[in-house]
Amino acid sequence: MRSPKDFFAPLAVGAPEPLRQIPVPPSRMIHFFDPSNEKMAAKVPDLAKKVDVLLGNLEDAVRADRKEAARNGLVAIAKATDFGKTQLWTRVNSLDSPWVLDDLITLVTEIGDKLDVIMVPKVEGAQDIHYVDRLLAQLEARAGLTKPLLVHAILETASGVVNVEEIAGASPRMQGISLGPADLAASRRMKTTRVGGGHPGYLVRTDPTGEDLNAGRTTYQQDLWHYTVARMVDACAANGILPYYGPFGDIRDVVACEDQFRNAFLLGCVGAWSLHPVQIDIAKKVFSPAPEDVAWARRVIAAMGDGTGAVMIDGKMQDDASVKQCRVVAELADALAADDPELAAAYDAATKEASA
Ligand SMILES: CC(=O)SCCNC(=O)CCNC(=O)[C@H](O)C(C)(C)COP(=O)(O)OP(=O)(O)OC[C@H]1O[C@@H](n2cnc3c(N)ncnc32)[C@H](O)[C@@H]1OP(=O)(O)O
Ligand SMILES: CC(=O)C(=O)O
Ligand SMILES: [Mg+2]
Repeated sequence: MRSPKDFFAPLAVGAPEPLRQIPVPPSRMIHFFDPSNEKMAAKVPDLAKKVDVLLGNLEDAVRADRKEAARNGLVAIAKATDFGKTQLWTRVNSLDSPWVLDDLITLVTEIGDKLDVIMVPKVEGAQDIHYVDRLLAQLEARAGLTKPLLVHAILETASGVVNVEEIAGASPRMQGISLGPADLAASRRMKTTRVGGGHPGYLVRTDPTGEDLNAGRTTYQQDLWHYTVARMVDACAANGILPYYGPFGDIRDVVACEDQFRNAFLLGCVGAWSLHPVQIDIAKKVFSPAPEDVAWARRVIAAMGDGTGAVMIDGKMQDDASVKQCRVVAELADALAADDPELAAAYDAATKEASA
């Protein structure tokens, strides 16, 4: 481990200074595309206008014989596209694969100035982040980059979950962590066969009401991911980085996708992955605070003055702790509204209505 005094020192001569604060532009949806898929690649310029993050995926879901095409495709797309304020991320192949070294060397050298974040899959512990950290510093120095690349880890191994706190704090490059429910389920030897979401067999049942053990007993499906998401959120918040829910694989089930995303939003996540265009608007809706919540938050903040003491609003006690929660919601809303006139108008209309 580096000493705290060295933590923000560049790891290679000539590499850019690490950032002291992780930037927090909107990242409600990380939209995945396969850069070797011509149909998806053709949609990138239009998608760039409607998503917060575009991610060129090189890892799972890209066939082994398309890995090079995906890497080269991403280079070509990055060079040819004006992404505006939309961030460009990539997911490189896993550290035990034969492709990751060429992924990192090629991408940092060719398009390091266009990439914001490098997502690293199957992270098991701080050692994986340290490896990538040093390599990126060497490549940044060689490419003459002036802005450091940030690193995002996928939480998708049992070891990764055990070590999530040290992963979150392993480097000043750490931007965030996403839940990877599919690989995590396999790593834990869970008996599911899905990509994220719930399972009807994972439930609790009300007590029996008589002799018949089957009669009148309601069951409630439980959330398979609650423990891991909550742990990830704490690890991220404690280290000043951002937590995300990952993929929801049942593309057709837009209803349950919205539920899964909302659970993550309420627990503290800032965004989720969109695997298909139909999931983009779901993530945008869920990870933008609802206008009525923003109106309420603004009302509490106004009523609380300097933020100390206690007041009653509509029968509910407000004090220093509730105004802090309201600030989280109101500040997120302001940040999103700054670049979205439609959202700004919806927030202002709800605020006006609530104070009328
Ligand atoms: C566990 C994990 O690692 S999750 C992360 C890895 N997985 C991924 O990245 C998957 C990304 N998504 C996909 O590969 C695809 O969306 C699939 C395979 C799920 C479905 O693809 P399709 O069967 O083509 O879906 P569908 O027919 O509904 O697509 C409609 C259109 O949207 C396009 N499209 C589908 N997904 C995407 C996408 N992610 N980005 C851009 N365009 C897309 C299709 O090419 C198609 O285009 P067309 O109208 O010009 O023909
Ligand atoms: C997100 C991912 O890679 C997984 O669920 O395995
Ligand atoms: Mg995975």
